[in-house]
Amino acid sequence: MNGGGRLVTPSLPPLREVIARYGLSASKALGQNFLFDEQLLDRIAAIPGSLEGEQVMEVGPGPGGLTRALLRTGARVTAIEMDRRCLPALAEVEAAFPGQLTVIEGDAMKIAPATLFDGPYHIVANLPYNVGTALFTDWLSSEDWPPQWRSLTLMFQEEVARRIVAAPNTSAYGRLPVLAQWRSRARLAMKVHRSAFTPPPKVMSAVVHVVPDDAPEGVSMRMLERVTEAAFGQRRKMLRQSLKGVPGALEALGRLGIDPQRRAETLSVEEFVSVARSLGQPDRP
Ligand SMILES: C[S@@+](CC[C@H](N)C(=O)[O-])C[C@H]1O[C@@H](n2cnc3c(N)ncnc32)[C@H](O)[C@@H]1O
Repeated sequence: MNGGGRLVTPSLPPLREVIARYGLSASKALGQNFLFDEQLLDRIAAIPGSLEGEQVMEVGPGPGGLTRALLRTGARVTAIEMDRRCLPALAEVEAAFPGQLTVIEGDAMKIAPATLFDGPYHIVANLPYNVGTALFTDWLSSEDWPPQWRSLTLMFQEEVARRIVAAPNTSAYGRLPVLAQWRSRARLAMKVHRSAFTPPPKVMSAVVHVVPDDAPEGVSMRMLERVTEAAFGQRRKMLRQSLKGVPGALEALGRLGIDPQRRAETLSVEEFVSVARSLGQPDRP
């Protein structure tokens, strides 16, 4: 930012021109649906709050639309892109924001973010659909809590976004919302119409914003995963059936006064946490 607080935007060619110049036809296999609307991109980049001077990891910058918006906030961005066709366009962005952007060519599924940053960082991404949930699950499964990341601001298919923030007693509730909510706060920050993308995907999208919360005391992440996997693996069954294979789980329900005739989707996140706490550490990884 300059002294008056106005955003300084170095002149770069419009994104559509960049796409044409570098022949960046969208690859379905790489989940490429690009955003060109700079105002929309600025609104997404504003969701985490002020990023001035903050470190940000972006997955899949593509031609660099969201990257530009993040750089305009004054963030220092490390962007991981798998499609080498995008690298010349990203080099232009790097030159326009000297010292602010590092581009890494590679597969985000194979790069541990902790190896890229010394201190805290934010993750902001318009995720490729095919790997979005796997990356999200990975970031939420950090053994250390609070994790090194300070916030996640992520575009998903709307149906996935709604699952992440889902409440009990809804069909969207399941393992993913428990994972996203047991030690984080997750909210649906913005809906994005399919027509905003080039090419437009078949379904609507939404941005989810997640910030770490205090982790409940004495709860093993692996045990919570085991319980939710068993419970939602047979979500139509009563807990006394679905949790039969988890040693000690039925006794834990008894100790906690949770009716074993209930089904998984009626348990609150706090109740799942209590069951996992009561079971202690799993024997094996
Ligand atoms: C939905 S597009 C978003 C592009 C750009 N950020 C935008 O908002 O217009 C997803 C991007 O992720 C890239 N990508 C796909 N799989 C990836 C992976 N495993 N690691 C890193 N980037 C990946 C694609 O090449 C593409 O550029």
